[in-house]
Amino acid sequence: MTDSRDELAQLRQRIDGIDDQILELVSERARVAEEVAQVKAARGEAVQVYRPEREAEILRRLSDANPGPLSNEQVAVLFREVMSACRALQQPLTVAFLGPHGTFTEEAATKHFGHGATFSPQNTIGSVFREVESGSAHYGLVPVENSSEGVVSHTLDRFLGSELAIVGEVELRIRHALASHARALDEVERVYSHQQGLSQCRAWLDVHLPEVERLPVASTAEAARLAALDAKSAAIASEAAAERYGLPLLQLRIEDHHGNTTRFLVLGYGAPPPSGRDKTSLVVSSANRTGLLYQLLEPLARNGIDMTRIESRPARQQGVWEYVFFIDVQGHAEDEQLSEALSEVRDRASLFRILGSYPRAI
Ligand SMILES: O=C(O)C(=O)C[C@]1(C(=O)O)C=C[C@@H](O)C=C1
Repeated sequence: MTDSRDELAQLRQRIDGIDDQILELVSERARVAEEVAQVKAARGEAVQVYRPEREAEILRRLSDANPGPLSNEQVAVLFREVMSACRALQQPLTVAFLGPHGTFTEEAATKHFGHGATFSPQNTIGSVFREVESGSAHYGLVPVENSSEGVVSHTLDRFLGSELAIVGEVELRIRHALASHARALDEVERVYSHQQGLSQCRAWLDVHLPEVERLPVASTAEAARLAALDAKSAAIASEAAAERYGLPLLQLRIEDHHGNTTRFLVLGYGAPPPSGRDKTSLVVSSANRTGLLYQLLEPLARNGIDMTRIESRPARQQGVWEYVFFIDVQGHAEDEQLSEALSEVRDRASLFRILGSYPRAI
């Protein structure tokens, strides 16, 4: 007994010593980040505090060097917070996100920017864009696609009338919980969630709550707020949202696909330089004629460009049945091969806009 107490005391003493060293080093790192800010300011250019390509480079290097036992994800969480605090010393960033508090978009925003940023919840995707366009927020976070439910069309459509660029992407594993004051599933009479939440848990609901009314609402966080109001309601939401609204968890991990992942975009001004592992998003269109899509994509295929996504949307301001294509490709628009391919696409298109080149999600 005494032995194990001594051993514990010794181990704790070692941890204290290590913590002192970590604190010393983190403080030194923060002082260097302040020097970086002075150098940036002395160059006289508009100061870009947030450098997504540099942050991606740091996280990838550390992930390659990670000796364990912490996972690469855990190492990334720790170092994102360190960078977030260093960034905040230079300039506190405001990030608008699709709210309210407790949404998966908030989780994605915090994952990406860390707790050193200030987060500003918005009611709609449109107002996230507006906050950044008007300068009220430095950056914005919006969902763009889910691995099982597909595209968030509002987000794509909003780019057509905006000058904003994509400066980053975030991928988040979406784990849904059923949260309710009900003590058992058979007490639940209605389930609230965002339409995407209901769809992502459709098979689970069919089996476990087949008779229960499914009510789509504006967000999973709003679902949690509503479900907290009476014990016969439940919400499909994140554990964080359930906790925020004081809702007990009835069942965890009810999403039909366990790899369920949503991709979010970071909106802003500016164009991050290449980070080494980038993605480029563009929107293109052409006069409505035979072979249109082939004509537009052929230069990409010929130059060996890897296309990761294509989405067609009605052009709206053009002819009634004309379409625009949102395309993601691997690489940075400044890479030689991609730059060549894109200029050929540009020559063939009536509408061509690079929405952004940015580091691939980590
Ligand atoms: O390298 C820079 O430009 C910095 O400002 C330093 C730092 C960091 O803490 O490492 C902080 C913010 C940037 O987004 C990138 C990196």
